[in-house]
Amino acid sequence: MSLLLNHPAALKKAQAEMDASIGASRMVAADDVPRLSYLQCIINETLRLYPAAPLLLPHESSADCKVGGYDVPSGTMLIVNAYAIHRDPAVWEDPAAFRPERFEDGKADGLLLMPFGMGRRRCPGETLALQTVGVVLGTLVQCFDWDRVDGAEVDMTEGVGITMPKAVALEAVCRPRAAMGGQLQ
Ligand code: HEM
Repeated sequence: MSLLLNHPAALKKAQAEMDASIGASRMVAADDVPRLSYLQCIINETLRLYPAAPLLLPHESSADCKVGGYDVPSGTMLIVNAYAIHRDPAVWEDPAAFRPERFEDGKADGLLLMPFGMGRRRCPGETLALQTVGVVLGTLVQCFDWDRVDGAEVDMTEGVGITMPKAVALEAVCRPRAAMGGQLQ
C-alpha cells in the first residue's frame, strides 16, 4: 500500500484491472488472484524491493563445497543477501525504481527473484502467503479510494530486524468507493 500511495498511476491501473475482471457486484476472492496479472506484478515488485526476510534464514553447509569459486567447508553458516540480489543493476534495469510493469508478459522470467528463498528449504508457505496477500491487497484496492495524508510522500525508510519493518508506520486516508457500497454494508 505504501508503494501504491507513492505511485498513484499503478494504484489506478490495479483498480481498473479489478473493475474489469471482477466488477462491483462481489468482492475479490482467493480464486480470482491467479488471473489478476497486474496485482501479481505489484506483489512481485514489492517483494523484490522490500523482501520480508531480506537475508532469508541462515543456512549451514552439510558438506564441503564451492560457491562462486570460494571453498565453503562443511558446517559453515551461509547468509544469502536477497535484498542485494533483488537490486543488482547487472540484472534489474533501474533497480531502485518501483515498476510493476517489469514483470508483465513474463518479461522477468528467469531473473533471480527469491523472496521465499530457493531450493529444498524454500518457504513452504509461499502459495498460502501469495494468495492471502493477493486477497487482502486486492480487497483494499477494489473497495477503497486511497490518498496520502496531506499529499506527503510516504516515508519508505527501512527499520531494523530479521524481517524488514517500515521505520515509520503507514498512515493513509481511505474512502469507500461509491460502487462498492453494497458490498461494504
Ligand atoms: C509473505 C509471506 C512470507 C514470506 C516473504 C516468507 C519468506 C520465507 C523465507 C525467505 C524463508 C527462508 C527460506 C530460505 O532461507 O531458503 C521462509 C521459510 C519458511 N517459511 Fe515462509 N514466508 C512467508 C509466509 C509463510 C507462511 C504463510 C508460512 C506457513 C503457513 C511460512 C512457513 C515457513 C517455514 C516453515 C519456513 C522454514 C522452511 C525450512 O527451513 O525448511 N512462511 N519463509
